[in-house]
Amino acid sequence: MGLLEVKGLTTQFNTKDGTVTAVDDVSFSLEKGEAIGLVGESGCGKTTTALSITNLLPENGSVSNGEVLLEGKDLAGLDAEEVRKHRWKDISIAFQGAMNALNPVLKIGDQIIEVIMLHEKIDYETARNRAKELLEMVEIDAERIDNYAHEFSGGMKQRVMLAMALACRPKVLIGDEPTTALDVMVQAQILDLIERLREELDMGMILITHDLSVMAETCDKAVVMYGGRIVESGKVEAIIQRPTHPYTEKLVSSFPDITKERTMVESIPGAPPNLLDPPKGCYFHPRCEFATDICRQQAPDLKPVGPGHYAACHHRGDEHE
Ligand SMILES: Nc1ncnc2c1ncn2[C@@H]1O[C@H](COP(=O)(O)OP(=O)(O)OP(=O)(O)O)[C@@H](O)[C@H]1O
Repeated sequence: MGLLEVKGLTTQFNTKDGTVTAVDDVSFSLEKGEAIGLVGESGCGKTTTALSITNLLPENGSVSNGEVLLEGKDLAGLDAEEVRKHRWKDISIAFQGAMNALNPVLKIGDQIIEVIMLHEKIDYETARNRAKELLEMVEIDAERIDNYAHEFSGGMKQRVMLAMALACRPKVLIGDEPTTALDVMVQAQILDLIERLREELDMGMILITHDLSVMAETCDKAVVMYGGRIVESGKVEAIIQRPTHPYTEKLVSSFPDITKERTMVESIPGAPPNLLDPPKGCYFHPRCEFATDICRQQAPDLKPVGPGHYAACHHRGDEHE
């Protein structure tokens, strides 16, 4: 049994123009201590996947199908109160630019203490000591516990948010572009820190990023999404060295030096599908140089293309069947 198993997850949004299926039959499994990277261009459903797992969808969104099992327990079946208990404690999420979510009028320590005391029956002093330990863990001097957010740099605020996300020792940490708003040097430091803490705390991690070099440095497995569907999944090395789906090939080749570049230097021609009116068949076919009739008619299933490596393309992978 995996730590977190996502099975056939399908999430829809109701909009004034119709229904959008933002996550379409997504399945993956995360083991203890493992890091999975969810990658793809903007709008492919990465954030919606994370919000579905954590039951944080906005009002017009709902999970219409599938299961999210944490240690075998279905989170989708829980009521709001139970879900609140799971948040922070079992699955915690650190958002893009989350540092701006710190409350400017509360001392940072009190914000961390609040999260701890909301979930654990411990007194203020014990929680304060824990908050100090957490600050040290993210390499901030514990003496700064009574400082306010404006007294910290962007990178340090992101560390505080990380301390908060880790306050209740979650089993799974979801990072949604946790370093995107930071400059390259600070980004690297925070990624190293996340990596170290993941190992120390033996957490599972889902890292959402549009940046393949961030994923390559931090993750064991990769799940590539396009138009809400998984188009490829496997070990990170296999995805980077032997991308198989034409979309992943383009994504990988748009990062010419995976070890150095941190921005997508060459964008993929064309645009992701409009999910209000997606194309028939494979969603990538309008942008794919290999597309044939079957691609325009029929959505491909994920097929094995190597050990633990799957791709959803009509023209790839038959030799492994
Ligand atoms: N509240 C909402 N109402 C309607 N549609 C939404 C809502 N939130 C997201 N969507 C749609 O769901 C799809 C997936 O969006 P999502 O934010 O999950 O993608 P993403 O890959 O995380 O992109 P980004 O990197 O830009 O955050 C998009 O087509 C988006 O327009």
